[in-house]
Amino acid sequence: DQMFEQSIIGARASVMVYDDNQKKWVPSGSSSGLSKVQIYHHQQNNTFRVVGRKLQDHEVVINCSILKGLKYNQATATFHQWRDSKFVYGLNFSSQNDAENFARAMMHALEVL
Ligand SMILES: CC(=O)N[C@@H](Cc1ccccc1Cl)C(=O)N1CCC[C@]12C=C[C@@H]1CC[C@@H](C(=O)N3CC[C@@H]4C=C[C@H]5[C@H](C)C[C@@H](C(=O)O)N5C(=O)[C@H]43)N1C2=O
Repeated sequence: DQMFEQSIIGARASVMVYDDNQKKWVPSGSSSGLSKVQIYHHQQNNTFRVVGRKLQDHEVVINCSILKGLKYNQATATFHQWRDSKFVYGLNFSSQNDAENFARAMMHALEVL
């Protein structure tokens, strides 16, 4: 229910997942390209999730919960990554500023969970 979910950050990044077989990062979704990546806060049950939609056609390329204890790794100034039970996600931000803003919102979520 969108009504109770507030976006706490929006950033531009290319959303990638790590292909463990090929040992390389591949674009999440049907093609590479920039997405708008947001962190939504569901206020009622105090949950957070990362949702990314391609700028071009709004394809949802990431929709994953942020669980307490998630380790958010800022591998470089513009490439951040984390794991869940199924995937390793990578965000290749279009600017350092977007990366910093997103990381700040992610760390906030992890503090209040
Ligand atoms: C314990 C653990 O899970 N550890 C994870 C990382 C982690 C730590 C703690 C919490 C969670 C996670 Cl997830 C790990 O180490 N993992 C997760 C899977 C892959 C990797 C394993 C090995 C390689 C080695 C090198 C590095 C890598 O992938 N890096 C480096 C930055 C660099 C930046 C950009 C991207 C670019 C978009 C394309 C490509 C390019 O530059 O060509 N590329 C990269 O090469 C990118 N690795 C990893 O991150």
